Amino acid sequence: MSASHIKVPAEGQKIVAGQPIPNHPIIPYIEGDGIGVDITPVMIKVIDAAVRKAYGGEKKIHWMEVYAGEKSTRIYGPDEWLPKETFDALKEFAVAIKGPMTTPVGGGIRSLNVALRQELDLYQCVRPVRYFNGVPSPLKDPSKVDMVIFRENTEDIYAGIEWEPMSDGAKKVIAFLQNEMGVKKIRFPETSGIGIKPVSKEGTERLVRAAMQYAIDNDRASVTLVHKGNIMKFTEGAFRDFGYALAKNEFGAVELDGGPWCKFTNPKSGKEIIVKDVIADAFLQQILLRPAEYDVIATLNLNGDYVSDALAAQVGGIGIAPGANISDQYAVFEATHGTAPKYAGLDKVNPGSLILSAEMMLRHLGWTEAADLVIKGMEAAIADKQVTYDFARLMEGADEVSCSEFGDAMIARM
Ligand SMILES: NC(=O)C1=CN([C@@H]2O[C@H](COP(=O)(O)OP(=O)(O)OC[C@H]3O[C@@H](n4cnc5c(N)ncnc54)[C@H](OP(=O)(O)O)[C@@H]3O)[C@@H](O)[C@H]2O)C=CC1
Ligand SMILES: O=C(O)CCC(=O)C(=O)O
Ligand SMILES: [Mg+2]
Repeated sequence: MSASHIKVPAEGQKIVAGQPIPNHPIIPYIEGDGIGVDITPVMIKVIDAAVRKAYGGEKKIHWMEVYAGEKSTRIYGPDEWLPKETFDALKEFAVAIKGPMTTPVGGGIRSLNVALRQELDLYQCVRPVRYFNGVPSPLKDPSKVDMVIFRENTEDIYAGIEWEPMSDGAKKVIAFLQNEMGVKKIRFPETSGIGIKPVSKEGTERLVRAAMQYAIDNDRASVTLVHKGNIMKFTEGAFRDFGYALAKNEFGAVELDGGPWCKFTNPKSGKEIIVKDVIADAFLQQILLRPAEYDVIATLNLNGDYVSDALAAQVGGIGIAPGANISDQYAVFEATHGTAPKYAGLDKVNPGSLILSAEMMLRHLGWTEAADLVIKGMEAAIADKQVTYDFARLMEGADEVSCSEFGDAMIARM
């Protein structure tokens, strides 16, 4: 067993699910690979400043570094990508934040991000997409984009159940499909890789339930189920059908004009919430042409991955796209983007995604005053055109600042 490398802060308390949030919580963080080394310290500095400004010394986060990814292999040993003590800490301390982690294409290790989501059963990937005034955008009116993506985070083809082309495993699965299931549609069986796409009733229901509850709590106008159910009938189509059934059975939705769209009354605001669905390819063009028609989005894992980056691009790119991975017990906040390796260590990229992910974390803790200060700092820095390269290259008259200078610009404007 490897030695322990996590240093628990001497001060601060654990967050325990179901109990009030302590004023001095210990929050584990994973620095992340690639640009993690740039954005994570800036995020910590900005969040500490917001918390200090909002609460004086009354509340304070005690950060605790835990290790995963490339840094972990340097500290624990060459094959230790996700040490057990990291998992244990994420469970024990309940709320955490992470930088991005590299996943090689083709061979090599499977995604550590996906492994974390599956191991901790972080079944909701929540990615809000909103416009900040002044951010460069390819849309005529980006202020119409205001959506919150609920991406199923544990199932689908994304779970990584697959066999390499021509491997014994692929041959065995293909033989089973052909001989025992009567499958004749595998065009080149000798050389095919094979992947499995599990989509369950429980998995769909808990995700759609969370999206509907979010719509109720935040007075949103609609929940859209995004799927490719015309083609993948029993996985993506089942997602749609389970979703509509849940809306009717648990939220009392009734069909509109013979269905399948339906509506129910928000028990908190008394307003109507429409539950609708759209096929994924059509959705990708409609979010460009008629973004105002979409609000809360519930979708499967792979669709959610694509939709997250596409929607982020409409409001300035993945440099300011935040996210959270949430289960009924744990939460791990993380940016939508990856490790952007060519920028690693250059103090260049936009730390906005990770900072806004931390802002979501502050709201999750109920620290809304500090969260509001983070938004204030970001809005003001962008309004003053103090922006990183990604915005500066598209904005007239911008002052290009570094990653760390952007953090300082935010702090100065809180
Ligand atoms: N949750 C996670 O940990 C995730 C991990 N990954 C992993 O990251 C690695 C790299 O993936 P890749 O597909 O290149 O995607 P990335 O998101 O890492 O980068 C793609 C491009 O997005 C832009 N970008 C990303 N982050 C920022 C930022 N903070 N500020 C400004 N611009 C940014 C850059 O654009 P430009 O070149 O135009 O400047 C960059 O080249 C892969 O191994 C992948 O698996 C990917 C997504 C999520
Ligand atoms: O795990 C990875 O490497 C990529 C994950 C990803 O793109 C995402 O979750 O948006
Ligand atoms: Mg992605």
